Amino acid sequence: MSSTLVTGIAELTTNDAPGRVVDAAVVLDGDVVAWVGAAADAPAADARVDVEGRAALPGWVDSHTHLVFAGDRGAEFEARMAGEAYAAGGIATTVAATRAASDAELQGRYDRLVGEMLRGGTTAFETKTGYGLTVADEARSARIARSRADAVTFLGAHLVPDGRDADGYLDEVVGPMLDAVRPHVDAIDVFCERGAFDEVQSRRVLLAGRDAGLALRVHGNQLGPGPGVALAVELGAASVDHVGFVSDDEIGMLAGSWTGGARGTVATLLPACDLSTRMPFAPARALVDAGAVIAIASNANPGTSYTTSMAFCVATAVLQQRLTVAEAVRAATLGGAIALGRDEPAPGLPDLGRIRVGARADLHVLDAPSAAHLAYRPGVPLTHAVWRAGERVV
Ligand SMILES: N=CN[C@@H](CCC(=O)O)C(=O)O
Ligand SMILES: [Zn+2]
Repeated sequence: MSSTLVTGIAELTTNDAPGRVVDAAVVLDGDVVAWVGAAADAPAADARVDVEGRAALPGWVDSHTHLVFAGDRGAEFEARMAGEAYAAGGIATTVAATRAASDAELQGRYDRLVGEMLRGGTTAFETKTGYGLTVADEARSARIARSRADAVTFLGAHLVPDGRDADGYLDEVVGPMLDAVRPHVDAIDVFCERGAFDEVQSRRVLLAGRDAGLALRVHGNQLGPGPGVALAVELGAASVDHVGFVSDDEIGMLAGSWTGGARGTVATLLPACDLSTRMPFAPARALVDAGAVIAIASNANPGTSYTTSMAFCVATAVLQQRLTVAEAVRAATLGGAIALGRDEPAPGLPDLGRIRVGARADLHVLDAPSAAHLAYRPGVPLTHAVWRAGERVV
């Protein structure tokens, strides 16, 4: 295993103490970080890369995406921008295209999106099934998802497929479908929303996942107020995502889930989705001020958020949702790692989301002197160099 000294870092965001180091250097050794500190104190390494006064931060950890799909919904998007409301039913369009696609087409499209993410500094990501909705199609999506993702989530409960009744379909989701995807997935998710699954149905899905040893996630409170947040907190879900329509009580529940040293429920903000569906932004400032743990993710999918750009999500969270740059960057890196349960090392798995000794060597260098440029120069591609697990990929 060879080591690389990355030096000339004007500003390093570590998400560890100290949070920000100026004139910094990092040593990457094999797939982990071996040293972090002031450039003047840096040890020797096999190779040296001088980034000449640029800022560096952990690679983005995108904890919510839907990347295994075929088809295009540009026409639906255009109609929405002309005044149509977003409805969960649009998912069926992607389900039909996904079922009709060959394995090679699905894998190829997925690989292209993963390449796009890497080029934008995303070094770790979760992705979900949910565009297959038969036993065979969900198992295929889960298998393809596993080929690239750090975490895979089973979302058989995305929508009741055309021609099925909800409870009969859920019998399949919590039975043979769950059995078929189980070797490939880490978590289970449910779209708990009017037009998708109600509280009773969502609870059934989540309890079945818990019995199968999976982490729990919920798509909740996206299109209106609903039971998603309360259910996620009650069942100890790792995250509840969207959280656009939440009351002060629900914000309190999310914050309270972390008290007393408990591992609570991350509130995942999806700013690009809020924009693309013309929904109100999730109350990021109120969540942070209340003490909730937040993540920022892309929700990359063909219906509500067809972007893989975490930089765009961070800029939006700062400019529109009133997070500070430091809060938004932390939420898009360490926040995502917490949502995925990867913020601490596990046997054979280095932690993600921090630049600290032992963490996975995922480093994102910006073509800018500080991370503030992510919001100060919105829309400008600022990724200069990326290492993922110690390998330079950009
Ligand atoms: N809300 C549910 N699922 C996706 C949208 C899927 C789609 O419209 O294709 C989301 O997170 O926004
Ligand atoms: Zn989603």
